[in-house]
Parts: sequence; structure tokens; C-alpha cells
Amino acid sequence: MTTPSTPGDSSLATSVYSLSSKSPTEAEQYKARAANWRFSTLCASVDNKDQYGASSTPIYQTATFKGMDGQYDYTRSGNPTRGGLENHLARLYGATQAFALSTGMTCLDTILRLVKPGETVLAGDDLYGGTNRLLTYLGTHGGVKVIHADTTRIEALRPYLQPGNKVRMVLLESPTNPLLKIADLEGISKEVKQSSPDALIVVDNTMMSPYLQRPLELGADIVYDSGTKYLSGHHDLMAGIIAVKRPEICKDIAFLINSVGSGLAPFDSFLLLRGVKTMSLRMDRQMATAQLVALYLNSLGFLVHYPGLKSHPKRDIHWKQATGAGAVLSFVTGDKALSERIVGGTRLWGISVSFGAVNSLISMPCLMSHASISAAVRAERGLPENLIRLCVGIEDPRDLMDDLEHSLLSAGAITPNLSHSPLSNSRSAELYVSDPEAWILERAKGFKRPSSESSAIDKLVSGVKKGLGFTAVERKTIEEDIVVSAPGKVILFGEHAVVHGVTAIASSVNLRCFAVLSPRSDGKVALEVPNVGVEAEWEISKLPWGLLPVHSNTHKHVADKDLDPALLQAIEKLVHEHKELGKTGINSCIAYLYLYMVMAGAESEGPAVTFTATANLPISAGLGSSAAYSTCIASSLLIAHSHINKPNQDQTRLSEGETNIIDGWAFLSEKVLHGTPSGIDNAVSVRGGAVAFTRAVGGRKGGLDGLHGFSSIRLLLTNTLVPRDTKSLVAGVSAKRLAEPHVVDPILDAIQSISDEASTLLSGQTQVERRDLITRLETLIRENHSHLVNLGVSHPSLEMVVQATAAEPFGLATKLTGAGGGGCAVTLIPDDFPQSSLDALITTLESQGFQPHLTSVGGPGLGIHASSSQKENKVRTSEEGEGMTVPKRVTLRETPIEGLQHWSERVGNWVHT
Ligand SMILES: Nc1ncnc2c1ncn2[C@@H]1O[C@H](COP(=O)(O)OP(=O)(O)O)[C@@H](O)[C@H]1O
Ligand SMILES: C[C@@](O)(CCOP(=O)(O)O)CC(=O)O
Repeated sequence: MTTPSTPGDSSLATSVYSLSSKSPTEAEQYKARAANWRFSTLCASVDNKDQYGASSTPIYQTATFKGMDGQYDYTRSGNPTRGGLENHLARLYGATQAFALSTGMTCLDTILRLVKPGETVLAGDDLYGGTNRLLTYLGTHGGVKVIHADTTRIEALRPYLQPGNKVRMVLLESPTNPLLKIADLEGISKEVKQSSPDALIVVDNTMMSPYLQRPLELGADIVYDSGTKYLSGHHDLMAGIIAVKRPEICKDIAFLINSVGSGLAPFDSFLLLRGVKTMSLRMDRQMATAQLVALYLNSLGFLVHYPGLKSHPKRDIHWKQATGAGAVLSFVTGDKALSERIVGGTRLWGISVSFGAVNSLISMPCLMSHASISAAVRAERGLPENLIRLCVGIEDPRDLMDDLEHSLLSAGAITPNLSHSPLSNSRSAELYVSDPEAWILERAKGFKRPSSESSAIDKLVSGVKKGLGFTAVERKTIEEDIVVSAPGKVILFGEHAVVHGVTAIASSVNLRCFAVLSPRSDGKVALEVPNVGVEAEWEISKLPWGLLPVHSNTHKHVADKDLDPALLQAIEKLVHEHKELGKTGINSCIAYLYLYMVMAGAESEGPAVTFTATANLPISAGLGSSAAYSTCIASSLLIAHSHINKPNQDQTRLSEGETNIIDGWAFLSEKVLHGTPSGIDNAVSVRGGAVAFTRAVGGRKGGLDGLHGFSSIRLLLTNTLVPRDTKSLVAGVSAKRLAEPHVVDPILDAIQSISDEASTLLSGQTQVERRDLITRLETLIRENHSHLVNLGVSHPSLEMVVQATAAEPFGLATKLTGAGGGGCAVTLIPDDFPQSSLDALITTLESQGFQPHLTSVGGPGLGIHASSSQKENKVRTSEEGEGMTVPKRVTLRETPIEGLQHWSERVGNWVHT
């Protein structure tokens, strides 16, 4: 057994001063002073006995130790890094010995092995789901009787503490997780010792940590903590600590850890030791903010569970046994869907299980940490399904409040209190510094809960207002998320010429835009596009509804052919008020709001929604990102307005009619983004596959033919990363045609012949050998590119790609694709082109600063998610293996670009055009 050392007992100082004859020696005085050190001093001062005097405890990353007579022989039994940590923790817990294990649950497992079959464990009825799960297993497999009782009332425990019940262990948590109920640790310990002297009092102290509560000093026999939480503080390791006073129990625990091999690994021991040093500092900050958050929610009328609040029913008992209220609190909204919206709407508060880290977390325990307790048992134990748990971190309290408040507002949990006049910014800043609690209470006065409207006076007032016609428009929203995805495109032949009525051949690519349209209840319409930095929202009532064009046609769901300049201008003005947005973001907002307004047709029809989009498609690179985005806006808004139906699970395709309607609206959005687009991009994005497209120009009929007469053809798309603007490039070609028709018109004719031949080859109308087909397409690619050069839309970067791919040993055909002026080039990769050469080509292009991407011709078009079943909505959380209904908007927003394909596979149930 290791006796905990006190600072100084092994130091050089001790050995020097002990030679002195003074009495008491300075070393002894120092030792006496050190015995009174306060907790934060103890945390930071690790007594490290390293042979080289290392000031931080070294990592002894070794399984074995040489020799037979040393302190250590095998890391399962003991390791200097773990030993250093354990000594340090023993001091902090006021324990005889502390043990570091691999997780908090391993601690419980080890402790429960002290119970024999036939004996009883008396545990609380509001306890961590994982604890409940292990206890249930012990009951069914270990012959141990497990009784759950209300540990907040000693009277409720008494009947079970009679000797005949063979209670071997009383397992307590205080505060409990997640309802923050308080058990009187000292009172219960005394009672148990009297009536069941053999029973061990075990306390799970994770919610408090030894900084705030030391149950060994209150009569407990064993304390355990999840070291993953406050002790380490950074959610970068898993660990558990057992702290014990009685030597015979120390011996049993040491025996079990050695036998099983559950001791903490050296590296994790090092990390945990490092984390512990800042524990009190972190927790002070976390608690101070938790107090503010609790006060805020409480003063808005939510039922808040937090022992820092005066209203907590067992506040006195808590403060008798602990020195702080901790940094976990929970509150009830009264509505599960509302809670899900609040949880899903926060950004700074991460949705995650666990607690105690420096970053703040939010969760719904019934869906996450406590999901392993059945719904019936949860109900029986009074755990509300709509309970939200907040675990406060060390971020600036003002930022945390901004984020939470924003989410409460968007979810409809609070509304602005217009009768309250807010403090000036400078007064508020002063108050925050001088009296944070007064500051938060003042802040809360700016809002109220919508339910407060139901007071008799409010009802009367709103009745009178209604009578006078003052009521705000009842805001519609959608019932559930609408999830869509659409591909980009590559133009194989005919870009630019297509604007002037020439046929173009295009195909969808395996890079896509993904989007979710989700409900909100605060009368706003919002757009989130993380990869172009857009996060903007507008009051629906403040949109320029008065400028909506009057629809002469009765088919409101069919898109207009032309844009309305006055409306467009008004929307542009509104969007430009968002000074933080760049040009790309501004255009994305304008297209979204334009479609939103025109499709609604009237203010009363505009739903409160957030559109969240992201793409693994490079934006403005000539691969039709705007068309994919336009297709996503069009399809999701059409469903939101019930102009088309959301597909059901049994449906395999969208109908031709619905596909055409979506295409029409996507084209309108393309017009907002591009001025005079041909419509080829949206046609391909909506329908997928490969098509020959001819725009109807000057009275000539347009057309769209699917090309199905070929098997997969590989393409290499190379993004030059040179930015360009489709709108001005298209306008440039039109200007050239006006100025030099004799130059441009023959080029257009030549491109028409190229497209005609490609169309014949790819439609399978003529029997051509595969090798000849590829060779012919290569020739057409080279010819088409030279025409585009003559139209003035190439760029030096594109010419570099053309040359690099054409050079020996590659000899490949490349052309620019899309609007040109930079953006992407497309290279045809013949079937027999060796993989090693392809790898070499990719390396060459990358070394020139380009981004190559392999794709093939064809692939699915617009996809709409069909299902709303619970199962699909669930996102697995690792801790419990149970699902949490994290809104898809949140998972999409948080998925990195490389993960989008996987995200869409997990969403599943796509119905395509
Ligand atoms: N994923 C997206 N989210 C939001 N807006 C997008 C997205 N992709 C494209 N856009 C919009 O489309 C415009 C890009 O159009 P354009 O320059 O023609 O590129 P591309 O050739 O890729 O279609 C952007 O300025 C932006 O407004
Ligand atoms: C140049 C053009 O033919 C294609 C534009 O493609 P992109 O915007 O570069 O992806 C214009 C059009 O067809 O609308």
C-alpha cells in the first residue's frame, strides 16, 4: 500500500534542512504549513519524485521493469506514472489510497465485485443510465438483489436497511444526474452504519469532483469519480478514480485491479495528472457561468434543477456537504419537440453526452445518456422526456448566453418582451463586470415565455387586439425537415454556344449539394451555408411583400419565365444590409429569398424555415454548383409550399410532371445567379444522367434528350482554382457575337456539328466499337476546346492543364468545361489508360497547384429524402448505443465536406428523379 506523500517529505529541501539543529526545523515548519494548503494549491503542486528531477511526471510507457527487487515489475500491477497520479489524487480526496482505472464504469464494476450473490445493493432512483445498466446486469447475472429508492429521503431508505435485507452496499449520487436531486450523505452514512454496519457506503462523486465535495469526510467508505469529466476537463481521455480510506478495502480494490488489469495506462495517467492541476480554476469559471445560466432560465419561468438556485428544495443539505453547486444543470420546457429544437439550434453548446469538459455541452438525457433506461422506468422515476441538460464550460458567459438565447428564440421557447426597455450597451457592459447576476436578470427581462400570454389579462389584451385587427399574421411552418440533394454537372460539348441555341452535351457528376429545410417558430426565414460563410435571417414580415408580381396564371406552382426586376432589386437591397457577407454569400441569399417569396405568393403563405446547404462541389469552378444549389432550393421550397408532395418510402421515382416543375424553379434561381443562363445546368442537375440539350431561342424549338447508349466513361475534372464569374463570361461572348458575328457565328455552327456527332455517338444510334467511340470523342474534345479559345473564354491556367494532360507519356484530350475563364477542365480517360499513369498525371497536376478529381459520365440527379420514421432520424451516439434525434440540419452543418457522402448514405431513403 502506498501512503500518500505530503509536499516536502521527499524534497531536497527536507534533506538539507533536516541536518539543521534548529527546532522545529524550517522543513518541519514548511511541512506543517503545507498540510494546510488549500485545494487549488494542492491541485497544482504535484509531488514528483523523478530521478532526474523532471518537473512534470514522465510517462513510463513500459509494460515491464527489469530486476526483481524494484518497486515496480509489471504495469498491470503498478506503474510510476499511474502511481504518481494516484498519490496526487489521494491527497485531493483526503483518502488513504486512490486508484486510477480505465473508466468510471470500470470503477463501479470493481466496487460491485465486493458484493456477493444473495446480498443487496441499495441504489438511488435518479442515477446515471450506465450505472443503472450495470446494476441491472448484476441483478440478472450475479444473483445480487438491486433495490432502487429515493435517496433524497432517509425515510425512504429505512425500510430496506433492516439486517434481514443483507444490504452490502448503499450506492449514492449527490447531486443526482440529471435531476440534480440531493442526498444527505452524512445523514445517510450515519443511519446505514447504525442499522447495517456491514454495508459499504459508496458515492459516485462525478458531478462534484473532490474539489467541491469529499464524501470520505462525510462517512462514505468508497468514492468513485469518472476522471473523464472534471478531473481531466478536456474530453481527451477516459478514466475513473476510486478513493478509499479503510485499509482493508484498499487491499481488496488493489487486488481486483491487479487481477483484472483495469489500471489506467501510463499515457492517460499523464494526461489526467496534467488536467487535474487546473481543476479548481476550470470549475470556478464553469460554476460561475452555470449560476448565471440557471438564474436566466429560472427567471424566465422554466423549471430549473440546480442547487445554486435559492428555490432548490434541498439547497441547505447540499451546501452543508459541498462547497459549490457544480456546472451541470437541467431544465424542463414542457414539450419534447420544443426541447429538440432548442438543443438542435445551439452552436456553441455542442450536442454531446458526458460533461465536465472546458467546452459547453447540451443534451436531452432521455435520448442520450439515459436512453438505456426504458421509457416506462424513466416515467416511473419522474425523468421528463423533454428535460434538457446543460453542462457549462469555460467559454465567455456572454457568448454562451447569446447562443442559448438565440436558440430559445428560434425554437419559439421565448419571445421578445417588447414592454421592457433594454439597458444601453455601455450600461450593460458595466453591469456585467460589476454585478453579473444583476446583469443576467436584466437580460432575462428582455424576453418572456409564450405561455405567459395565457394569463387572463394577456388573453383579454390579445382578444381586443384581434378585434381591432392588430394581431400578427399566424406564422406557418413545415411539419418536419425536408432533406434534398442535387449533383453538379460537367459540360462535355457546347458550353457558351448553348446560350445561343446550339445543342450542348452535359452529364451529372458525383459531386453534390446537400440541403435541409427545417421548421422554426419565430416568424423568421433563415439561410445557413457554412462553406460560404452565410448565416443570415430575416423577419418574414419585413420582406418586400408589396412588390410581389401579381400572378396572372392560376398555376402558382409553375415558375415564372422571367425575373421581376423591382422585386429582385428590393431583395438585393435587403441582403446587402448583411455587411458581413461576401459576394458569393450575397448571391446565395438573393436567389433563396427570391424563390421563397415568389413561391409563397403572399406574406401569410411564407413559412418560418431555415435552409441549410453545403456541398462537396467546388463553387464557381464550372461544375454547376449554382444549379445544384438552385435545384435544392427549388425542390425543398416546393415541398414546403405543398406544390409538390414529399415522396413516400415506397416510391421509386419522382414523376415527370414534378421533375419539370422543379426544373422550372431551379432555372428561375439560375437566372437570379447568372443573368441569362441556357438552362442546361439545372436540366442536368434535376434529372441526372447525360443529356443533349438545346435551348429554345428566337422561335426555334428547344429540346432535351437523354443519352443512354454508352457504358461508363471516365473523366478527370481538374479545378484550376482560378475564380471566375459565369455571368460576365456569358455576357462577354454575347457582346463578341454582337460585335463580330462573322467570327462568332461560324464557331457556333462548328460547335453544333460537334454536339450533333457526340450526341449520335452517345445515344447509341450508330454501331461503333468502344475504342473508336473514345478516340472520336477525344478528337471532338480537342476541337471544341480550340473553338472556346477563339471565343475568348479560356485562361492560362486552363491551357496549362490542356498541355500537361496532352504531354507524353499521357497524350490525353482536354477541354475547358462550363463558363471557362478559370474554373475546371475536363479530360477524357480512355478505358485502357493504366492506373499508374493516371496516378502520375494526378501527381503532376497537383504539383502545379491544381485539384484533380476522377468522376464518370452520368449518375443520379435530384434526390429527396422520403422517410420521416424515427429510426432514420436517429443519429447514433457512442456512449449508450442509443439514438438521439439530432436535427438533420445540425448534422449537415457539422459534417465536414469530406464526410458529406457518408452523411447522405446514413440519411438513406433517397428517392430520385
Ligand atoms: N452550395 C452552395 N450554397 C450556396 N450557394 C451556392 C452553392 N453553390 C453555388 N452557390 C451559388 O452559386 C454561385 C456560383 O455560380 P457559378 O459561378 O456559376 O458557379 P458554378 O459554375 O459552379 O455554377 C455562387 O456565387 C453562389 O451564390
Ligand atoms: C457557360 C454556360 O454554358 C455554362 C455555365 O456553366 P458554369 O456556371 O460555369 O458551371 C452558361 C449556360 O449554359 O448557362
